Amino acid sequence: MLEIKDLAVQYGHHDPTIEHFNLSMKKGEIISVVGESGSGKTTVIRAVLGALPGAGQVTSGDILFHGESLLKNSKSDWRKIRGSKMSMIFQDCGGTLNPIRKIGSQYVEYICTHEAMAKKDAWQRAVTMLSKMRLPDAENIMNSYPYQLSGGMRQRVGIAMAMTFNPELLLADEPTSALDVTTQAQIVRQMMELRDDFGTGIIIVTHNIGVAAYMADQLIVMHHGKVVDHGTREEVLNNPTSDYTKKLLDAVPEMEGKRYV
Ligand SMILES: Nc1ncnc2c1ncn2[C@@H]1O[C@H](COP(=O)(O)OP(=O)(O)OP(=O)(O)O)[C@@H](O)[C@H]1O
Repeated sequence: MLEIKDLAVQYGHHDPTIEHFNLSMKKGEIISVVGESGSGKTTVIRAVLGALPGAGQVTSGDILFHGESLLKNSKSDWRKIRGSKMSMIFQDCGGTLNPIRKIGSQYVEYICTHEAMAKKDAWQRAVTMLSKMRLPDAENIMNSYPYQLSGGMRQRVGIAMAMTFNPELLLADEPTSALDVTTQAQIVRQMMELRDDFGTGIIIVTHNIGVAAYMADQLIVMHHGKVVDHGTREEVLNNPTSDYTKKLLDAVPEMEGKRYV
């Protein structure tokens, strides 16, 4: 479904932020990209979504979605793809919602910009999606302002919005980092259910090796813009090749001889 081939991205005239990045993703696969802050994780998924900030540009390589290069896309091509074929969620989805507008009006507007639909039907679709994300009393949430919800609820609203058009690919940038551990676990489980229920492929970017390893079919470890380990979860966890990955794994607690990541 998605192929990233020898990708390099550079911001302005600085040295490349990422280099020689490769990835091959099948439908419904979950790929975790893990690494410390500044290692280039966000840059990878922003490049996939054609949304590099500022002077960021792909300087070599290619990104293919169903065999077609995304790098050739016009703005109108991107409008058709974003939201419907691929969506992104962020660390604090609540932060991307307008604080002085109720969730319902923002959600309805989001749906109507993607699909010609009566507002009443869009409202109903939003309520259905919120319920699927197991948000209690979806109507009440639609009538709430973002600040009236907990961080975990806002994050579920963000995921529900991103999933509205059943995209094939969900790009998740530190989706659990702003949440307490219990809520983190719930959101992680819900994302995995999305894959099971809808066949959504997920690329999750995180500095948390535990979350990354728990979710991943494929695990990619980045350090200073380069991939230092890449394989199935078991390959990377059992036979890490780089010192950096070994250090990351050593920092994970062990109990009774078993490592809990
Ligand atoms: N808008 C930008 N303008 C210039 N350089 C940038 C920009 N965004 C990122 N960079 C550069 O790319 C590097 C990697 O950033 P990126 O956000 O991809 O890393 P990250 O691993 O996702 O880190 P974090 O977890 O802190 O977001 C940064 O250290 C910075 O040098």
